[in-house]
Amino acid sequence: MAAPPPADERPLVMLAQPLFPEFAAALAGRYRFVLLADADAPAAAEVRVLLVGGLPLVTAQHLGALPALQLVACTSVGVDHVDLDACRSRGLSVTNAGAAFAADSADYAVGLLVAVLRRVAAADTYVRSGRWTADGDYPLTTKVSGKRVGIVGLGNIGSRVARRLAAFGCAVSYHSRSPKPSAPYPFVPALRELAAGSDVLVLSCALTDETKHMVNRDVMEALGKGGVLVNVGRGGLVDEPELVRCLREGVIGGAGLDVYQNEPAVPPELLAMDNVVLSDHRAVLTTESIGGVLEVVIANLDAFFSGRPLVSPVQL
Ligand SMILES: O=CC(=O)O
Repeated sequence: MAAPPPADERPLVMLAQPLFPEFAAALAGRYRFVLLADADAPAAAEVRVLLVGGLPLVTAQHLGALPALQLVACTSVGVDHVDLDACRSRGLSVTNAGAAFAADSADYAVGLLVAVLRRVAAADTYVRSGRWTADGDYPLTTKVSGKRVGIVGLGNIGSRVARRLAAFGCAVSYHSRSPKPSAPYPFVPALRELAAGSDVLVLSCALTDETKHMVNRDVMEALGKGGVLVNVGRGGLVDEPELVRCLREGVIGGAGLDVYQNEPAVPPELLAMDNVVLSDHRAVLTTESIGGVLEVVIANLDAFFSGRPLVSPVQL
């Protein structure tokens, strides 16, 4: 008689949505997966880990359907797509991508800043459309080196933005929930005050109830008419209709935006503005950073299943 197949001892992990194929292939040898949408009652009753790849909404209702759940492991840095109140009240642990995306996101923030101040994208369009030959040089733009840059959120990403811009000779100061004792930059307790003393405001903080729409008209008026807003955090940090109005009215001078309130929708008025540089929520994404996130996810899952401390827990 043939021996029964060996029991599959790989731990069960529920997926909030399908993973990138590279991710799924790398994890398949270690874990069994079940998709949240396809889970039958026994799987939902058994599962202790929900792996959230990308940024799908994870609601209290999703979490409520998983009675044995202990860990929500996210592949992103920001975890505003997960109902954290529900996690807190259930006593669930939440992990994120840690610092795996930080260098790429910081590089990109600096890229947006340079692109807006020096009109890199607009000059590119100018040359491609033949206007250099027809109309002469693109108008002068403003210098990057030496600008006063206010960073909102001096975490893994913001601190790297600060270091990069300090090397450009920029005067960096920052605003965050509390001063960072080891940071060599001035802390500014009020966002409006930071904006008033900055030529460029870079948003690299988490979206929470406290930070939602923190950049409102008042803050943009303080940033002023030559001022530039760079956002690699979340669209919800900014009052987006007000941002569009401020750009249209010249209340601020430009914006570099990687994130939006209702992605993938981008306010149509922005598309026609040459003082605005737009991208599709890709600051964090490089071939290398995806590999780094995979390592963090594996480290968190391994730690969880072997009872060791999690590698990148989010403070709830
Ligand atoms: O925006 C991307 C992330 O939070 O990882």
